[in-house]
This record gives sequence, structure tokens and C-alpha cells, in this order.
Amino acid sequence: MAQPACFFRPRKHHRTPYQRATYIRHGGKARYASDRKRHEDCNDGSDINEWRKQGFGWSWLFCHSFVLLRCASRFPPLANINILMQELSKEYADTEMFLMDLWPSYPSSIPIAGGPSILSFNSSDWNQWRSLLNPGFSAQSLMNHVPFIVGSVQIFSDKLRASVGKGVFFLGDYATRLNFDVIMKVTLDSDINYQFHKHILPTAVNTTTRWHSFWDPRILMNQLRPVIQKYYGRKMESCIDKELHRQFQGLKAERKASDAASGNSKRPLSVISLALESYIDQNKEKNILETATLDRDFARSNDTTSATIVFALHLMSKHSEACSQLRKEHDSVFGTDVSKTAKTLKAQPSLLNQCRYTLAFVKETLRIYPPGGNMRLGTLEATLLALNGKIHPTERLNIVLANQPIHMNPRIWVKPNEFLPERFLVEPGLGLYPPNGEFRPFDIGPRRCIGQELSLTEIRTVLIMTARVYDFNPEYEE
Ligand code: HEM
Repeated sequence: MAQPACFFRPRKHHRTPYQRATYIRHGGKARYASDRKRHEDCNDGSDINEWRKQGFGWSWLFCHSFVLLRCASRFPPLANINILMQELSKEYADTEMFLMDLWPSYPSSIPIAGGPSILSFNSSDWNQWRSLLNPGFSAQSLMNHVPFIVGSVQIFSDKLRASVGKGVFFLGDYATRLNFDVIMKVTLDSDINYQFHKHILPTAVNTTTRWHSFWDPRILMNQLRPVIQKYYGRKMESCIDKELHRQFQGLKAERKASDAASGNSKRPLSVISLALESYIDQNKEKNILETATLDRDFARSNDTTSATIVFALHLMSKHSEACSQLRKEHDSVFGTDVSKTAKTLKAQPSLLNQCRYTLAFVKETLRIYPPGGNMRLGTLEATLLALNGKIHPTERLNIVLANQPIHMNPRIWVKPNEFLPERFLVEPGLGLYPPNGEFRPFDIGPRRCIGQELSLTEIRTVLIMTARVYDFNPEYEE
């Protein structure tokens, strides 16, 4: 197929030309060119080289890498890439998209670890996996796990209590440990007790995540990176494979004894048990379970949920009015005797659904601090329509949907800089109501986050069990 006119032509020696540059979109619209002619007309004759040099200091040698590094240096060391995108996108308010060329660091990007996963599958493999995993992640199935989640949050809360008066502590660490316990139990039916003990899986996930970056040349060009990622990737795979194998054998045995087959099992079934159940039912070839792993998904889901817990507690400390609204709601749903909250919630998990303000609080947290995003490879058919009316082809480019700038875009949101959980409680169409399709922390469409209900359940439980018990004070400076 011929190249689209007037667009980026990679250097000959370049190994993966399509990863040469990235569009960051923080507004604007994606669209599909209906015919080749329209596609050739794109970009109003402007050349990719012009785009590269626009605005931020692009250089032949390092392209935009130092632009990102310079921007990162203005923020605390562990600042999320989304915050940097938010900062950079301010310079492009007129187009609502910009080009980021991160050669030579970006093309060498290597998957975090292991083999294929649901995140990277396409079409039929993805369909098969998604339909196997969907039942375990459904709201109905997750209700069965609420008692376990409450128990884990109780441990988290006890650990907070034990830290009171003992100086500054790192909340992110507590949240990460809680989240691993929840995810391992709900997805794999595995009690790793990470809030008390070390475990190889979280260690492996945390190490590979630390050694991963989408853009930082210091990490991407480090020669040790592939070795470390491979080593810990193997550890993750073997740990998860062992669990899968254990469950698969267990279920087959149960089936043989015809107990589970008649649906008599009383224990809440984990995501993987439900997937294996329907897998056995469908009697498909065993191949898919042997080759696929969940590792990348664990890496992603772990830091997104725990980051949101930390952000929610942080926002609680910053917004006293919203915090007292939360407390009022918890008093009215669970009664004023705080010591009974865990017991009540374990006995009646559906009370979670009565906490509408709590859910709105979590959503507003996710609007202001969306921990995830998405990236897609451009195609010949897809083009981007910038706010200034220019159409840009996308073939050979990565398109990043930068959720943070989208969520804070004043053209799209009413009072975007204010923390207003109420915007998720008003009637559709009224002033503050979120614009259609623009609230996207979990993404929208068929590839939206499968773990959305699980993380919302966990984060709400944390708020319900901590908001009335503690006052939080951010101590970042210390
Ligand atoms: C606050 C928490 C979370 C956020 C903000 C989040 C965000 C996202 C986003 C934006 C995507 C779409 C990525 C893309 O299309 O490229 C995604 C996909 C996914 N997430 Fe989450 N996630 C969260 C929690 C979880 C949890 C708890 C799990 C599972 C334990 C999980 C598992 C997945 C999986 C498997 C996919 C791929 C879905 C598919 O391709 O069909 N996520 N997530």
C-alpha cells in the first residue's frame, strides 16, 4: 500500500518506524477517513518534521526526550507521567493535541514481562479471553467478595491505627499491600497475606514496574533493564502458572466428584475459577490457558487502584466539606457506631450501593487523578481532527489519549479545577453533569477496564472504613 502523502517517513535503518513518534490527544476527535483521497488531503500539506519542531525544543539527536526530562524536573521525583502531559498540553490548548517524538528511547520499548495477555491480545483471542473473564469481574460476582475485601481493609485500617503518633509513613505502600491481597484473592483465590508477609509475585510486579517507562531514556536505555525484566517476568509467569494449574486441577477434580458441576459450591468463586469453569464447559483446546498470562494486567491494576486510594485519602484531607459529606453518608447508611461498620458491610454488601456520595467522591478523584490511559497504534484509515480544524493522519504513530488533560480541559468540563463530587450526582444534561464520553479513567468501549467494578468496590470500602476513623495529613515535604 502506498504511503499517505505528506507525512512522516522513517529513516531507513529504523527498526520500528511506527513507534517513532506519538500524538498526545487531550481533546479533539478521532475520525476515520472515508477514502484514500481524503486521507491524502490530510494535514493541510504540513510535514511531520514541522510538527516535531513546533513548540517544545526538538533536537535531531534526542528529539523531544529532553523536553520531557526538563518538564519532569519541575515536579516531585515520582510524579505521574499524566501530570507531565497535563503541563505540556497547556501549550497546545488551541489544537488539543501535540506530537511527542521520543526517539531513541521509545522504540526499544519491551513488554513489561512474559507472553501475551488480555491487554495485548487482538480480535479473536481477546474476545475469547474477555468473555471467559467477564463473569468473574461482574458486579454480581464481586458482591460475593465484599466480606473478604472488608476483612482486608480492616487489616489496612489496623495498620494505619498502629502508625498513628509514630511519625510519617508511606501510605502508598500500605495501599499497595492491601490491593495485592484483594486482587490475588478475587482473581486467583490465593491468600498471599501480603499485608503481613513478603511474596514473590508483588516483588516481581513492583520490580518490573520500576524498571519500565514509556519515555524515560535513563530507564529505557539501561542495559540491565531487559535482563531484570526477563528474570522477574519469568518469576511472575511461573507463580501465576502454578496457581492456574492448581485451580485447574482442583476444578477438574471437583467436576469429577460432580459437586461443583451441580452448582453446589458455597465459596465465592474467583475470577479465574469462573473462567476455568466456563472453559471446561466450553471444552475448548487447552492452548489458551497454557500460553496466556495475567502478568501485565496485574502490574497495571495494582498501581492504579492503590494510587487512587492514596489520591482519595489525600483529597479527603484537602476538602473538609466533602469529607464531612462522606462521613454524614456513612453515618446514615451504617449507623453512628463506627466499630460496627465492618460487620454490617460484611453481612449486607449491597449497602455499598446506597453510598452514592462515596461513589461520586471516588469518581471525582479519578477525574482529577486518572492513573491510567490508553495508547493505540494509528492506521491508514484513522485520522485526528485537531481543534483548529487540521486533520492529521495517524499511520505509524502511537496515539496516546491523555486522560488527565482531557479531564481538566475547561472547554469540556464545568469548573474543571474544582473538586466537586456533586457533578456525578446531578441529573444528566444539567450544568455540572459530565459530558458524554469525556469521563474516561477506565476508558470506554469494548476494551474498557475489566477491573472497574472491583477497584470501585475496593476504594469505596476503604473510604467507608476510614473516613470516620482518621484524619489524614499529607506530609510530602518530610
Ligand atoms: C482505579 C483502578 C483502575 C484504572 C484507572 C484502570 C484503568 C484501565 C484502563 C484505562 C484500561 C484501558 C487500557 C487500554 O485500552 O489500553 C484498562 C484495561 C484493563 N484493566 Fe484496568 N484499571 C484499574 C483497575 C483494574 C483492576 C483492579 C484490574 C484487574 C484486577 C484491571 C484489569 C484490566 C484489564 C485486564 C484490562 C484490559 C481489558 C481489555 O483489553 O479487554 N484494571 N484499565
